[in-house]
Amino acid sequence: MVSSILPLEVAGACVRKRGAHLVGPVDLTLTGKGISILMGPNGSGKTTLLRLLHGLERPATGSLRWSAPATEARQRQAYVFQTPIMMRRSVLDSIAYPMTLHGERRARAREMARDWAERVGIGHAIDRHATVLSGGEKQKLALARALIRQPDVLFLDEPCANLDGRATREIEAILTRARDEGVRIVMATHDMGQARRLADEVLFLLKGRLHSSGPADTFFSHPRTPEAKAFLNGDILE
Ligand SMILES: Nc1ncnc2c1ncn2[C@@H]1O[C@H](COP(=O)(O)OP(=O)(O)OP(=O)(O)O)[C@@H](O)[C@H]1O
Repeated sequence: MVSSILPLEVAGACVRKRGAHLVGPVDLTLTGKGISILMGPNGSGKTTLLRLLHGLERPATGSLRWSAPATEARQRQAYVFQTPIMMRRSVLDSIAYPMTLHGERRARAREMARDWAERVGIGHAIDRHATVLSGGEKQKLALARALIRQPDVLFLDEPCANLDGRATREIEAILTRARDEGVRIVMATHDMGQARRLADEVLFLLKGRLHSSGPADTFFSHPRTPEAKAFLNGDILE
């Protein structure tokens, strides 16, 4: 087993669907630590790029290479959707599920799930049915389920869309703690304030292309291109 599935090398990768060119060609190296935030106007390809990186989309051309065999790379990454899908079981069993799925004993998996429920702030709800949780609680459950197997890389697509300020703050705290514990995070967000709070690196997408990538401080304080400046100004980019 390798010590990390990173770096990921993406070379000339394009996504096409029914003849339409959605994203690419993208060249990107994902390495090191921290939180990369994917930013860009609506339809610029953030979701498609995340799905490509996680293997939910196949590149029509180009390649993605993890520093581990494919099966290991797949098992050591996780993905959190904007609207998490809840299973018809208790909160505790939902969090434990990825562990039992990969062969952990049920009692041990449930013990770990109890810890994770506490860590993400839904310890009070472990016996409830997952489907009756509030939006913020569901997203916390999704995070616990994603983090319980200690992934090297966590992808998230707008995890705080539709959540109130308090739930957003709590989820950001879970993410910064995961980052500090060594999980490499790549996340799409529309929320400029959230990007400023969380980003170590910004990946700025425009029309399906990676327009720029680099340290967040530089992107926000000295955007290098007219397009990045216009985006930060709130201008409409087409
Ligand atoms: N299944 C699909 N079939 C055809 N076109 C698609 C499909 N999914 C997305 N697209 C198109 O691909 C482009 C990129 O979409 P994507 O959802 O990745 O962008 P986004 O930056 O995440 O958008 P938003 O910010 O609105 O969520 C858009 O033009 C979109 O209309």
